Amino acid sequence: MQDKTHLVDHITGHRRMRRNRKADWMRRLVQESRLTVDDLIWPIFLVPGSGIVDPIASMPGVNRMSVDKAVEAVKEAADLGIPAIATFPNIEMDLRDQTGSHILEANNLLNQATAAIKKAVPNIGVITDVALDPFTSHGHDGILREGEIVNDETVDQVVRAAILQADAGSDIIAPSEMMDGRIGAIRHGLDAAGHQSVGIMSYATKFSSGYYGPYREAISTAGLLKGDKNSYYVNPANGTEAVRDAALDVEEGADMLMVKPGLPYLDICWRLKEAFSLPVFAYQVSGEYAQIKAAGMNGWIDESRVMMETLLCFKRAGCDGILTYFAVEAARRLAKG
Ligand SMILES: NCc1[nH]cc(CCC(=O)O)c1CC(=O)O
Repeated sequence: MQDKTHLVDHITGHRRMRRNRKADWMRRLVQESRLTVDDLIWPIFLVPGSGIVDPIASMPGVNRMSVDKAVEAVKEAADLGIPAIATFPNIEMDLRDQTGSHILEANNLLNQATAAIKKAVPNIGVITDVALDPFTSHGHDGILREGEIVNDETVDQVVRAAILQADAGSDIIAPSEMMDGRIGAIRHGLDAAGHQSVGIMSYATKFSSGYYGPYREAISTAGLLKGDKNSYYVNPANGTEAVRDAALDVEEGADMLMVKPGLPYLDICWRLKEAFSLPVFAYQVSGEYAQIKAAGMNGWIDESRVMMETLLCFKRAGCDGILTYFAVEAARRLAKG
């Protein structure tokens, strides 16, 4: 029996939060969120050629891979239990033009990779983006006419690209170009082409962010892009607008929603999860990855610990999964237990 009364007893009374934290078994028992390998989607970068594994300077540990190497890497990811990948191509400069017309080439790098991956690793999901930025000479996600990204013409092209990607074997179309009406138009186009079972993961709320820098190096659009994407991406200041944008995508037939970037936008993840009965994903983007890597490489943070913490925090914020360049590393760490 304690005979001495501490000042703090008047405040805590019988309420002691630390009772539930006192031992590892107890902490495991009351843990609310968990990260598993089933939560991970791995984005990869593709280049033409064969035998190529080309490191991306601003994303240490991430490479651009030719299709043959990508197939090997994806096999490993599938063996680790990662459910899905997302592909982004670095298209040769002389194939890029004002309208991104090469996205309509049935056998382009992206579609080649999809077909090869689905053939070699049929049990992993392939998610493909239909934004035009890897294919345009100006690095914008849509068709540029007289200084403006034209909405409806871009949507027409995106729908045709989506059908070709589905033809190549893509399981989920993920449109990231934020044009109005794209989800409904893609759904319509896919269905008319007999692709009823191909899903749509909407980049429902994609913010106009500085965190995309290393990605633009990875697909070589950094040097091409003039101006910003503020006329089609969401202003980072706006949460209510983001929810409204997602609501339209839900109405138009999105199967899943995505928030991008991730960590600075956890409030949006939470709001979407509360507002809609759809799976919500976060994209931990290239700049977030680069920050963690850079600090880790300098010995300023424990990189692996911060990686796992950030991924768990997405789960706590209501996400059903995370697109992350850490997917393979995280899956390995989860497998170790
Ligand atoms: N459609 C554009 C696109 N597709 C993927 C990313 C970013 C991914 C990342 O940073 O990891 C972006 C953003 C942009 O360049 O504006």
